[in-house]
Amino acid sequence: MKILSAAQIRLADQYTIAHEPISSLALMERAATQCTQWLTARLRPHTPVWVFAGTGNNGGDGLAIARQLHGQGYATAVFVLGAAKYSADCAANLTQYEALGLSINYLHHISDFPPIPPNVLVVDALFGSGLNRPCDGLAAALIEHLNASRANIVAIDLPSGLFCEDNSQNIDENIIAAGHTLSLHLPKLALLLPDYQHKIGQMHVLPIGLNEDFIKNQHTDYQFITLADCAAMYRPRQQFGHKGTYGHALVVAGSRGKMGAAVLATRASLRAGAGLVSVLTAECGYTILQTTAPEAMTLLNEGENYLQGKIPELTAYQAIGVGCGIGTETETAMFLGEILGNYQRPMVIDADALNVLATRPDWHGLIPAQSILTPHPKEFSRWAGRWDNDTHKLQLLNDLSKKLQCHIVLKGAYTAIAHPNGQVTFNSTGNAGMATGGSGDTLTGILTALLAQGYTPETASILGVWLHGFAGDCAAAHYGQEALIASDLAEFLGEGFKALGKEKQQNSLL
Ligand SMILES: NC(=O)C1=CN([C@@H]2O[C@H](COP(=O)(O)OP(=O)(O)OC[C@H]3O[C@@H](n4cnc5c(N)ncnc54)[C@H](O)[C@@H]3O)[C@@H](O)[C@H]2O)[C@@H](O)CC1
Ligand SMILES: [K+]
Repeated sequence: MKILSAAQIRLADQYTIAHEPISSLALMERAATQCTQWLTARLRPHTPVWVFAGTGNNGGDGLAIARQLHGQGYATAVFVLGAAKYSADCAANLTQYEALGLSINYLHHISDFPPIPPNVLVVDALFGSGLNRPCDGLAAALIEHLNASRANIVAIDLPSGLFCEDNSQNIDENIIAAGHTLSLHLPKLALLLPDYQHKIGQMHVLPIGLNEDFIKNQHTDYQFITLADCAAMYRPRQQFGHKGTYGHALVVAGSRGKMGAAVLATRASLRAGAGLVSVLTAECGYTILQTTAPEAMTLLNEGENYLQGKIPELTAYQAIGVGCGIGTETETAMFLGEILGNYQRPMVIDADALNVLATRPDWHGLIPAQSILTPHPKEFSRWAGRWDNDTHKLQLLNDLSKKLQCHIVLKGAYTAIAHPNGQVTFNSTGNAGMATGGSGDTLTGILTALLAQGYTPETASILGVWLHGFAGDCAAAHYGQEALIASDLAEFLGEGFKALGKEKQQNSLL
């Protein structure tokens, strides 16, 4: 799914109106209907709904929602920013609301603001994608007033005051703090970045029937990855496939006290479909790996507690995943350097391997092009330095990806994957239960297995991140987010593959 800019969304809106064809007012009604349905599926019958509307089409959406909710028996009240001029569709909706004999409260001054009882649901329809400067004056005061209340707030399209893309110059207090944001048709870039998550709450994308052909032809550097996107990339097992067909993955992981990282990565590689999995670990991990992952082959290393010394022959492996729990001892760093110097295929680089490499810029040239690096934000900052805001961070992410010609997976909510061609993919799966030790080791195992199976590094990075999050969602549904532990993720990977297979089959029915 594409992530378009505010300007492109406006064009998609205009194109849909001209080519469906549909009047702009009917399109607004369609958007409002989606929002109303989302609300009525969750609203208690007696919850009063107070809609705060601005002067543009976001306000028009809010007014249409209020009218529709009123029609379904909800107690609605409408408050509109007083202005000399309203957009045509906003004005039409003001008229329609009043035609029902309902009154509209115009807000001209702070003294017009109503006290907000905690039991009302506030619908924030002050500003959407048409915001053209940070909020100030009466609008900013109203936003502060609403934020100070204890009422639940649902934002239409965007929390009012938030720009679709760059919020580096925005003013935190002048942005609505919503519990839920109903993004119309497509997600917006700002809704996927961490800086303003406290303003966005949970994001929901509601389809409003914008023209898909038009959207398909729009260029964007940002994608939001969905089940349908992943199903198109997924290659089901072949009937005559054998273990050689699905590649041999090598997991280089573990040290004394961190052998669990090697186990998690290895088990994830096995569950993610590699034909063969070998694990190279320190001597002290031999029995542990043979016991906990009997399907994998364990290679011996001369290091008792951590990897060191001579590296094995690497040509047999279609992919290597290196770094989970290996530590940063000097000998291990040299061992890593040897692996990098003797392997030319794209590999997966994680955790301690990233930490070692962050201190060895002179080795960056050894990283095979198209490799997948999987830092969490702290590891990324060791490479890229500090960032001032999300816009800056995205720039640093793109710069590093281009410089190394690698795919950089920046882990977190809506994990962002920067590709060397300048594209950034945001993940749609996963949950906060996955913020637990060992989750990243599992991802490394999955990515290594996908590379071993012959997926291109770009596809492997996207599919692997999506599968990891999907498994996490299944595990959270089963155990609850708090009780989720990293080893659950590999156990639920099969659900992800099954979902991909089902989606693919549905799309290819004769
Ligand atoms: N594009 C689409 O696909 C659709 C958009 N719709 C709605 O239309 C919205 C966009 O509508 P508009 O383009 O009319 O813009 P908005 O309603 O987001 O707000 C812009 C209005 O506020 C004024 N304004 C902008 N920044 C301001 C500020 N800081 N302080 C005070 N006033 C400010 C503008 O001059 C304009 O009048 C979307 O967010 C969505 O809610 C829907 O009606 C249906 C379809
Ligand atoms: K809004």
